Amino acid sequence: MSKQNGFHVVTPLIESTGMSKRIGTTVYLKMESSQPTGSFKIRGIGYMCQNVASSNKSKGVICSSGGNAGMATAYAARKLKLPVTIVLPSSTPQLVVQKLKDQGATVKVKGKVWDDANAEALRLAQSEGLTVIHPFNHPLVWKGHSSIVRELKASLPSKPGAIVVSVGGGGLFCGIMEGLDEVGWGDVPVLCMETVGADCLNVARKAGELVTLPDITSEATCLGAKTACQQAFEYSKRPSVISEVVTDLQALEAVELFLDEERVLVELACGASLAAVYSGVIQRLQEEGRLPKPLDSLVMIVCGGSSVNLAQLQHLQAVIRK
Ligand SMILES: COC[C@H](NCc1c(COP(=O)(O)O)cnc(C)c1O)C(=O)O
Repeated sequence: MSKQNGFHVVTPLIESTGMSKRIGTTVYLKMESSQPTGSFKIRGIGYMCQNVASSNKSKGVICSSGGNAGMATAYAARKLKLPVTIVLPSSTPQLVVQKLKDQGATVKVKGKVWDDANAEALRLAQSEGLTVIHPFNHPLVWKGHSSIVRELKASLPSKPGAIVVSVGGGGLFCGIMEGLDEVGWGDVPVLCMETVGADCLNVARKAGELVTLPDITSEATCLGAKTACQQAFEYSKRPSVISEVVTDLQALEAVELFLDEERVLVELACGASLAAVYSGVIQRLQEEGRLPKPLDSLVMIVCGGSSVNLAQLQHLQAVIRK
């Protein structure tokens, strides 16, 4: 995808010695934490903002976000010289508010969880004539995210044995599935990782229909959509898709191990994916015969996240380990 179609960069694909040793095959880290706004979001959100800016004289864009989609929208809007409003739930760390303001965004806080912020964003879009940039539920967002797979196809020596992604509302997952179909890797197993209390896709898979969670009780608030998007639910029905859930403590331990071994600090939302290796989910799935043993290779989408710094990590360590 060329520059005019978005504002992301081609990210590093690096081998993780520590993770490879743990599961006995090469683990490749797709470092979306290296994106300009700290997460993969800029791929799909940037692509959608670019299309909105080129298709009509928008009076501005508005995005409801747990933080990272908001960061991507604010960054793209600044580049496109579009007014931008971001609506956050009160669960979003304060450090994000300042980062958004530094990008020139108008920031509003509404409600406890992302769903509350989204309702407010839709109301404001209506009343102020703003264009809604959805954080995960739009074909342009999925199309932008699918660029990850084209980069994997260009970089990997062969088709991966499996890919691991974190799921909030399911936008990243949809982008990965679209990209896999596009490059002819539709049979590659995809492991969808969520945290307990932000597991809308896993609950939907078990129920056989979309389910709205009663609340978001995970500290991984960037996975905090109460309902997965319909497209993610449809993709999740494929036999190549596996859905697993880890605890906040497992996600935290994964963040800490990743910081120690790979020297990169990521959000709990990303820790949910990293825990697939660090907490033995991959190994269990292999013992259950749900993943091949050995795997040809494993690609970990390091989704990143900019709602974390040392102080926020210490806060999470205190809250999750209390
Ligand atoms: C409530 O929040 C939804 C969205 N975060 C989503 C997100 C995900 C999951 O992506 P999704 O499945 O929502 O496309 C993974 N990893 C990170 C670091 C994320 O920030 C947001 O920022 O508005």
